[in-house]
Amino acid sequence: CVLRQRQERTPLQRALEHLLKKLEQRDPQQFFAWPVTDNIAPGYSAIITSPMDFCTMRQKVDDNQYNNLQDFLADFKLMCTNAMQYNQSDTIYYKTSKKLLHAGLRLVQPDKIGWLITLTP
Ligand SMILES: CC(=O)c1cc(-c2ccccn2)c2ncccn12
Repeated sequence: CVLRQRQERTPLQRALEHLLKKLEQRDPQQFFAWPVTDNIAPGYSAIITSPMDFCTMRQKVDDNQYNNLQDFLADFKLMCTNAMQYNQSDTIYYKTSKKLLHAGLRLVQPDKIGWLITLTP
């Protein structure tokens, strides 16, 4: 997950970049910052078939791979549900992912996405 230098941004890319920053702030321990590896999480790649993390999401924003907010949110939900699938419910990872998911979905409630509408024509 190597970050590229910033290219020209579409309004949607700027909106997703803004949202990504706010979501990352909800993960201060950076548990979701990079792909989970099998050496920090034994057997992870055998259990989680579609891994996702914030760095990969940022790369996809930079490469304009998200055509809309829904595609971006699908990856965010995937990242959180992966953590709830692999980790036991009494772990810090499970608890953080649950809080992250709810905080993230609150950010995109209709009454809170005025910023999105102003950014995207
Ligand atoms: C997100 C996740 O499932 C995760 C992140 C980590 C993680 C991420 C950064 C540093 C240390 N641990 C982790 N470690 C063990 C088991 C699961 N995880």
